[in-house]
Amino acid sequence: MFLRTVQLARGAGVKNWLFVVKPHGFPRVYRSNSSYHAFVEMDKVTALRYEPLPEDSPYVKPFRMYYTQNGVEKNWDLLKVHDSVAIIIFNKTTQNLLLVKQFRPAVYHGVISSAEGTNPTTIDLEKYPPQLGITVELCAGIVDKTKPLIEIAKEEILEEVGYDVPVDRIETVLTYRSGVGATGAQQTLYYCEVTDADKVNAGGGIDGEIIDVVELNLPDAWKLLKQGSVVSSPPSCLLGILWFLTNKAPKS
Ligand SMILES: O=c1ccn([C@@H]2O[C@H](COP(=O)(O)OP(=O)(O)O[C@H]3O[C@H](CO)[C@@H](O)[C@H](O)[C@H]3O)[C@@H](O)[C@H]2O)c(=O)[nH]1
Repeated sequence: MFLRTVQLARGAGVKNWLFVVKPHGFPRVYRSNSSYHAFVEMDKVTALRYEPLPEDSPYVKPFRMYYTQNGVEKNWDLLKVHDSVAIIIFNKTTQNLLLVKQFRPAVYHGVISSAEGTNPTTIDLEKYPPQLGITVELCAGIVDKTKPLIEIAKEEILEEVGYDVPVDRIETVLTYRSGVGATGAQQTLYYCEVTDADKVNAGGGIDGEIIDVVELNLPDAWKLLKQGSVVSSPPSCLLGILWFLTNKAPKS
């Protein structure tokens, strides 16, 4: 079940590094063209604790909505979060989908709270290793600036995956509301084909983000749909892969 990283350098001075990660039943090859990236360990998570949400959180605003429906007074507890974009990326050179892997605090918390109840006072990192919070998902980003959504999608492709593509190569796929119980946030899904010639940096995120680029071949993409929960992929990722396999994947 746990992710293990083995680094396989392809010789000094060679730009590409290959490293193999083997979560249970889901071996994968990751590529990065930066040695920095190959040595960052996203599961080195320590000093973990919970505190109440500060009122000035730039990411999450909780509140209660009161309303009357069909004559009955009701209320609903809500979280305002940013809308987002997500991009299905297919590398035509390698014929692989490009996904991203990262530590997700909310997923880690979900795993612990399912087992121990909400917000236990101490968190046993031996019993619950941080690898449990690592996901494989689409390249994605929050809409926290006033820019066309497609421009934000372009920026995320560059920052997280390292490919520089013009917006006219990014196709709008679907818009939907995720988190209908608590957030009602909108996500816009895009599709983009890249080639190795579009690669300009290693990706990996900005501002301290630790993100690995994952190349997923098409047989493994089918497998991921069947075993999604094994690697904690969110519904947007599973939907994106399904859309790709249905609408775009090479027929052979
Ligand atoms: O409480 C928080 C929340 C966010 N951040 C920062 O904000 C960044 C946001 O990253 P970005 O890449 O813009 O968005 P994602 O975290 O990838 O999340 C997007 O992609 C997910 C997968 O599709 C969706 O579930 C989310 O709703 C959507 O916002 C994070 O990396 C952090 O640097 C924090 O520091 N603290």
